[in-house]
Amino acid sequence: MDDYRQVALALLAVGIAAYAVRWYTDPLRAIPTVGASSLPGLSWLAAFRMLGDCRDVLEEGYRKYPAGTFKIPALDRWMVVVSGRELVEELRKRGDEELSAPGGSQETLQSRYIFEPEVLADEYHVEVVKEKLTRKLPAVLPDVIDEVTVAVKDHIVTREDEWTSVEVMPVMQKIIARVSNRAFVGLPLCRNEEYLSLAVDFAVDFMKSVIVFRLFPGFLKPIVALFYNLVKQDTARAVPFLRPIIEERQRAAADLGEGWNDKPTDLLQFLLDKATSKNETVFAIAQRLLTLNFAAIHTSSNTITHALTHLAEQPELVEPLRDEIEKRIAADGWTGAALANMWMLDSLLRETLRFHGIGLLAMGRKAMKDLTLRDGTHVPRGTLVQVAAYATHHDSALLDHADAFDAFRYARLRSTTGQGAGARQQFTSTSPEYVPFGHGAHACPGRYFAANELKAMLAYVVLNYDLRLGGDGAREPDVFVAMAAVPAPTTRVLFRKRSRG
Ligand code: HEM
Repeated sequence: MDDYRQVALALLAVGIAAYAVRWYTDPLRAIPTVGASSLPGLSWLAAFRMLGDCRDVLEEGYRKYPAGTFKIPALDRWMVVVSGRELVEELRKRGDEELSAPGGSQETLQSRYIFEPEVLADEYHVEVVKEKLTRKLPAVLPDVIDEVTVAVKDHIVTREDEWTSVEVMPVMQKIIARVSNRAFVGLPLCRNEEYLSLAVDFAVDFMKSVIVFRLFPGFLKPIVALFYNLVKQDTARAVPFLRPIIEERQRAAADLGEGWNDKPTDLLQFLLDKATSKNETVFAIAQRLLTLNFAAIHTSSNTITHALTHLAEQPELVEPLRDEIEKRIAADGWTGAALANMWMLDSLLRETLRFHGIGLLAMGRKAMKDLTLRDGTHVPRGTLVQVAAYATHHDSALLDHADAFDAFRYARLRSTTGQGAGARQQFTSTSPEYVPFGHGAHACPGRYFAANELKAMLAYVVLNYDLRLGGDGAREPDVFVAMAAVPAPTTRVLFRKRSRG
């Protein structure tokens, strides 16, 4: 019996020693911890708390370590968080060989276990958005505007003088999915309900997969991937919709070459122009397209849901907006130039993303080698570093009354500053203090498309509908889940055909 006791005590001692060594040698030990104990095991328990609303933890870190670095627990790692202009600029300036953006998104999104190897190896779809979709916006915009007018009427059905209650988030997802897909795949597929719900649900399935993979330790993830991959299943479901279109376009390209006069101007075609020379499968092309749908739909639909809810809550914002929109359209028609000159609308969108955002953190970067940040923090290879976006956006030392929603603050700033400084207040301009789209070379390449699409939709709605807040008339609080920020999913807005009297 004594022997057993001695063996048990020896094992316990070894366990405690191993635990202490692991804690002591943790390469991130020197970085202060917020929201948890830095002891192994206890931090894992705290990581569960971080799956809920953890704004207070990030706020505490931001307050304690302004212009500095701290770490917070996640289920599968520590996440290092930086704040302050200098450190955000450092994240921007250090290239992908030191602090990698693709590496960061592969870590946060667990892409290695989810996507096809050929899609991961060459993420040319990102370049296609940056180089082609953005440059071709003037050609794409008329279709987007056309789709806005039809899609809004289809989804927001009003009768003369009557208020219609709309659950705004799911309806905005449908409209945004349809309008975006007019630019992504064109007619008639952009109106196919089944394809569109697949595009919307893909994001949910993708995020479910991310959460599942992050629950497992690294060595188990490849095994889990053998049995569980919703992204693969969704891609397989998208293939029958896309194959006939892709094959027909490939035939046209082969037959007509340079003489293909009515070549489509949409995202799918921009992708095909790259994919065909690489002999890529329809499956891989479909996965790239779904990934771009993921990047576009929920980000944009959440943004417009927040913006519409503010307009419904503060009807006094609507008249000045109508005035601006009518003047710009009278001058330039429904064009990119008119949308670009709608400063108040632009300001509403910029303020919406500042105030609500799409997440608490931004600019995820993976350290590709050991490095020391300018505040002296040692960051070992493999560490995930992010920016405290939400806390930065709500810091009244950086922006007056940062805790208040002030729809037209950026329009005012633009008109009181010179031309160059004014441009920095635009919806699409990023800075170390404004990171909802990230900042630097990897800042969202789809933001120019998103800005035009969102402005066209808001302008159309503001000109054609009166708005009021539904439910009990009070704005429901946003929902925060595992670093994501979303509007309350049951928010209702009342729409009525605009009374022009
Ligand atoms: C309001 C709408 C949107 C918001 C708030 C948003 C936000 C973001 C953010 C925060 C990033 C990460 C940037 C970084 O790591 O530094 C990103 C990346 C990206 N976004 Fe957007 N996005 C929006 C709309 C779109 C749209 C409409 C598209 C496509 C048409 C798109 C395509 C992409 C792509 C391809 C990337 C990856 C960039 C890279 O890896 O270099 N986004 N977006």
